[in-house]
Amino acid sequence: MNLKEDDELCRRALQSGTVLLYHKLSPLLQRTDRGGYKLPIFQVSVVNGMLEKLGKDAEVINSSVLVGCSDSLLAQFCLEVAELEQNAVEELCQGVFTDLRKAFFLLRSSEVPLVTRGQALLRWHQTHSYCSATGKPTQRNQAGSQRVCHSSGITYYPQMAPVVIVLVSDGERCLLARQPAFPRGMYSALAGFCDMGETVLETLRREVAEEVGLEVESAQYSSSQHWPFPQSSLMVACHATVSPGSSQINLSGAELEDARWFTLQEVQEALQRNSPPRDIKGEANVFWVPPSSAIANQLIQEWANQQLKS
Ligand SMILES: NC(=O)C1=CN([C@@H]2O[C@H](COP(=O)(O)OP(=O)(O)OC[C@H]3O[C@@H](n4cnc5c(N)ncnc54)[C@H](OP(=O)(O)O)[C@@H]3O)[C@@H](O)[C@H]2O)C=CC1
Ligand SMILES: [Mg+2]
Repeated sequence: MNLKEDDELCRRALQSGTVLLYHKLSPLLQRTDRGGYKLPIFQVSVVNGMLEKLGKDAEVINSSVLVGCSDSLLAQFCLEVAELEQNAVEELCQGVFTDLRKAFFLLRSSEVPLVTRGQALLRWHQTHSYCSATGKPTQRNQAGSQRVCHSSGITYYPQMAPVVIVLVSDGERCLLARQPAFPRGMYSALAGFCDMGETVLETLRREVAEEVGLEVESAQYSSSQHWPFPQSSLMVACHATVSPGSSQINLSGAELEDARWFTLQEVQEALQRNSPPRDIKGEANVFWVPPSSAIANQLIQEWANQQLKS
């Protein structure tokens, strides 16, 4: 994309582009007429108008970071407005800055990739404003696709950590687990970061062995997803099988609180619960799975569909 290489072109594209707003990395959401939430995408002129009303320098808009391009080929940017008064921006833009984890559950799946990508880029800029070799400030290009230390000559690019997420099956059931920090009742597929130098398959085998003490017989790639929590990961999603005769779970380490085999029927019921029933404390009191925007959900759907076919 030329906009990444050509600062002047990028500045011009910004003038006719669109912007997502974040306050301390929380994206601005708006209520819809139907009581749901949507991700508002503002024309730059609207953001400029808002800055003017708040008495801010129009230059602020130039700190926007390029996120991508819309279907109609309009450049899309994200802007951190932590320096502006949160309530004033919310009022002028008729929205609410919402923690990204919450936004993830509230927005439509189609809006999630854009909002997570924007946050990941803004977070990367916040944590890479100094060169790790010289300690001197780094300078960004107009698109925000890189930062350079002019003292050491090092160019920094946004990074993602590769993670393998794997749905293990014994042919009849699938294995789901929960970490203590998960919302009550939620179980997900096993996941783990790739160690330096590992292949995806090596990570997959090691994580399954480490977390639940099982030996993987076969594995197959499914799909991938950018995941912003806690920092940017590239989730590589796979299916794996273990031999039905060696499916005894052996939980090890402190990471997982529980891991269980679930039947097709249990999984189908969980997939149908868009929002799980809650007790008087507002906590889910049944088994449920991550929402459709999480790749874990997709793996579970694929497994259920496969079981129904066979
Ligand atoms: N999209 C989805 O559907 C799902 C996404 N996930 C995501 O997958 C990711 C990995 O899953 P998780 O089970 O936590 O991972 P792991 O099983 O690898 O265990 C987490 C531990 O890995 C270490 N760690 C943290 N960051 C990194 C890193 N960048 N590189 C290497 N090691 C690291 C930390 O341990 P220490 O500090 O002791 O070294 C951390 O406690 C998480 O970000 C999670 O949010 C998980 C499930 C579903
Ligand atoms: Mg793990």
